[in-house]
Amino acid sequence: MLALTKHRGNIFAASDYTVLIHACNTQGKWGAGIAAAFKNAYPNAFAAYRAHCLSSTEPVQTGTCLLIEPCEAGTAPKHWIACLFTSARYGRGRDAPGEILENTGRAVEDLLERLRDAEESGRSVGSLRMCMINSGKFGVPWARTETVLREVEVKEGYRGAVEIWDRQA
Ligand SMILES: Nc1ncnc2c1ncn2[C@@H]1O[C@H](COP(=O)(O)OP(=O)(O)OC[C@H]2O[C@H](OP(=O)(O)O)[C@H](O)[C@@H]2O)[C@@H](O)[C@H]1O
Repeated sequence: MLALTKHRGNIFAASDYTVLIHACNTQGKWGAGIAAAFKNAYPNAFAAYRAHCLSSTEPVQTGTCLLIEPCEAGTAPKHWIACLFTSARYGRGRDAPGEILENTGRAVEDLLERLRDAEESGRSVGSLRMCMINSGKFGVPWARTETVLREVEVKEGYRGAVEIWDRQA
């Protein structure tokens, strides 16, 4: 079972190689909520996300994760950005809560596998920081997402702890 710890503050004020995790649609849009803040702070990661969503004729599958290596220029922090595809669409067309929750469990498993592979290939991977995914624009009560997260199986070589960051009230 995945261990969650609670933190309050600015999720983006993190040391290099921290993994910042958020929930995304598969349409290539970081238009609102915390995604818009990611787009502003990590333009190169946004370009990678957008290309991942739009480069194939096949839509990206929900229940998967895109893990983006630190890729910003100059003095920008070297953060990993993890995109959990928990809903295909956004706004009124977003997936139903039950579907978002199922996609969340699978997307987190995918992330943990990708992080294990990254570490095994010698990459630096810091702590895992997640915002309260699905609880804003996607409209799923946080407690339901939390239950799903705690149930994720931590396999051999997987990271077993995730920090949950709530922004300062
Ligand atoms: N600036 C900020 N700094 C820090 N924390 C912030 C923040 N803004 C919001 N939060 C908090 O971050 C959590 C998640 O809330 P969000 O509504 O963001 O995300 P979500 O996971 O429900 O939904 C994902 C879709 O929202 C987007 O919008 P579009 O689809 O583009 O329209 C995406 O693209 C996805 O598709 C909640 O605890 C918010 O309080």
